[in-house]
Amino acid sequence: MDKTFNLTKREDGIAVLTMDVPGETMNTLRAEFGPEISQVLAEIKADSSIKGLVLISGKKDSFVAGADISMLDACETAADAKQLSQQGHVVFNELESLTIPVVAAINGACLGGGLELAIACHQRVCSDNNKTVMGVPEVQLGLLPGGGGTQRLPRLVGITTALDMMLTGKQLRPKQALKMGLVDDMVPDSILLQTAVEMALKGKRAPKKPKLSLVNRLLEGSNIGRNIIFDQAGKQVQKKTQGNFPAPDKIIDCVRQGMAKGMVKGLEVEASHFSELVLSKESAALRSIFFATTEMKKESGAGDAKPRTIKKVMVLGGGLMGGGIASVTTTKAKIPARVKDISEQGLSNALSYAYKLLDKGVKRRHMTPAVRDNLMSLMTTTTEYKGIKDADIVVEAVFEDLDLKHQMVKDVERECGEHTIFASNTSSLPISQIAEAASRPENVIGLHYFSPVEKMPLVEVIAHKKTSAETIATTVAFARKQGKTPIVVQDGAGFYVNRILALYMNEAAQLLLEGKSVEGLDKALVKFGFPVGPMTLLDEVGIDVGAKISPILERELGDRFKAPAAFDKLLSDDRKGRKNNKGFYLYGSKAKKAKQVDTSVYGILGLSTPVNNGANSSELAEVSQRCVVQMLNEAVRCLEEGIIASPRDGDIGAIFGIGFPPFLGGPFHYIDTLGAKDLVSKLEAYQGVYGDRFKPCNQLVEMASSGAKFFS
Ligand SMILES: C[C@H](O)CC(=O)SCCNC(=O)CCNC(=O)[C@H](O)C(C)(C)COP(=O)(O)OP(=O)(O)OC[C@H]1O[C@@H](n2cnc3c(N)ncnc32)[C@H](O)[C@@H]1OP(=O)(O)O
Repeated sequence: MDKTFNLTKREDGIAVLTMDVPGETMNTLRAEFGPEISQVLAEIKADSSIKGLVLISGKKDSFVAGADISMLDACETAADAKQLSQQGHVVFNELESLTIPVVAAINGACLGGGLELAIACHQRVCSDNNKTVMGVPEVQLGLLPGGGGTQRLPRLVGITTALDMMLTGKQLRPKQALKMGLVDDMVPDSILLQTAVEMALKGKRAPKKPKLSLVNRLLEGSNIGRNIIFDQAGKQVQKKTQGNFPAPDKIIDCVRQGMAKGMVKGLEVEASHFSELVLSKESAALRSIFFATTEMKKESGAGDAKPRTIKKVMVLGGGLMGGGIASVTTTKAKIPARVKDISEQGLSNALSYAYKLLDKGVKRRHMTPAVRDNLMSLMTTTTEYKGIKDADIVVEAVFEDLDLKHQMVKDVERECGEHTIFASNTSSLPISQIAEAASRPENVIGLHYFSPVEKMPLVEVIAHKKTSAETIATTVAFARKQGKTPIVVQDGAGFYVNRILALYMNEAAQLLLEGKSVEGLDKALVKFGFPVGPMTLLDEVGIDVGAKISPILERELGDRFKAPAAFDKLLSDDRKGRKNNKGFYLYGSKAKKAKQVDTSVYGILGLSTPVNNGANSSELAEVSQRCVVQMLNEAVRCLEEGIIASPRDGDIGAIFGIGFPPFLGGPFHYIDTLGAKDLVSKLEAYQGVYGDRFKPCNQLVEMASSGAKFFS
């Protein structure tokens, strides 16, 4: 059997230990490697001719991506998980206690257990390759660094920096890692091994003290100071997570105990907390997202169909969406994009949108001005159909006006090639209706981005009945190059994401009209786990945008989508939300504090200002429940109607498109947790009180009686 760890001895006395998990694209740490690594370490100890050790990866573009997440997923008991963590501790302690110098040579992803392995070495050098990233992303899986990371990281980079890394899971680039002392040197990949060998030849170095600012030196240097840091971190965590994620508090506890009682106690606490988290439902849900997204990266979206290469893109419309789409095309996918708009102003908006984003990177020193200018040169503009004959895909991002879109389909068919794809960024119009104007409907597809384009990870790729498999596969591959997670959905008003969101928002609006407060509604849904509440979201998206989509959904999908009539009054008052500084909240100079409700909104809706702002916890739960069950019911209806292909796609769409609480795993995982039977009884109870908009869909009713689940 091929080995994972291969030891070679050089003439200069340095041994090179290369980790290369056979048959895998990436190195991960598994329990089964334990005996092999222990044997290698014993061999090193027994060989007095070895003067130093360099640990390197045999994979081209990655070091070690952490512990094998499937292995963690397979743990049945907390004892299983604890044993994994403890086994890691033993091996890493053994490595750390070698008397010869041990240097990690890092190229590519060095994450989670991979970074814990690297920091158990005495020194680290990394490549300046743009694939090299270092971090402890365990928190994003509902876990904590269980391979000694909660103990070694604070001792290496300081408590404040280590907490920041562990609580956010952020990935550091080589320059940042060097600056904070996580690595000792950064060099081109071509001389990585040689540099590591030279470091080892210089002999074992005493551990360096963390690089701390004066304030942090004062705080971290005493018990009182450290307690201030831990208490502050705890408060921030509570504010951010609303108590929904158990991992951050446990991370803080590991560091607190480890710093107060020493490394041995710290590791004990770490293994214990780690094992509880591996078994937690939150981590199981978050791990399911990792597995789903990894699986989706390999899918073409259309069976065996192969994508065509996209070499040139045209974007119609230079507004916020068009500018964003052109920007991710040039900066992420590195494909030339030509933006067309009827006005020079529109074009300059698109250019400045892209420039500002790139320039932010320059200011943060993530890129040089030369790289920024190079990427900007990929974006060109035009007010006419010029220089686009060879465009492989045209993405349309103009007003939601069917006639205008029909005109564009015709223009593109006339001006571009036979194979050019026409992708519409419509958020509500059925793609089949847009394709009615096409003589090549097989090239017409929907490509629905979310705003702001550069930040929101999801796109919906919408196939109508005549869209060809090649068009779907090409569009999916294109979206992926832009750094997006695409889900392929079938044609229908609102597609998937806006459809489930609309009912949730309508319910929040109903609750407002029943007397709940704006801040109470937002608080309830944030407490439930959404990143922002529905009222804030409506202000951000635009009350006018919501009002435009609602009648389309009602006409195409039925009465349950009817928006509360009183909302027309908001539009008559020209209340569009943040975009015109007039919404549910106050903006600009009118706002005296960060988030202040514009109480005049109640009068406009014919309501009196609520006395109780919804702080009571049972009221919060009732509010969130009414909104969320609407979303869940509609998500299942979308599955039933074939709008989404699978519960997995429905979960990813809701999490990445709306921010559905990831620790619940998405609507379908959440329904499995609640049980279809309980959900149906809740819906029926609400139906009795509030009417048929709560009627449970057929599939849910069937699942309630059969006891079936979406996931096994
Ligand atoms: C004890 C410890 O503290 C606990 C831990 O370490 S928990 C794990 C912490 N690590 C992580 O969360 C990193 C997870 N991985 C990633 O984020 C990304 O895979 C990456 C940034 C490393 C690379 O991304 P990308 O280049 O797009 O490659 P991607 O398609 O995701 O992965 C390539 C392959 O590696 C696998 N992989 C990557 N990291 C993995 C991990 N930690 N466990 C299991 N498999 C992993 C993927 O499943 C995929 O397998 P496949 O080729 O058989 O489908």
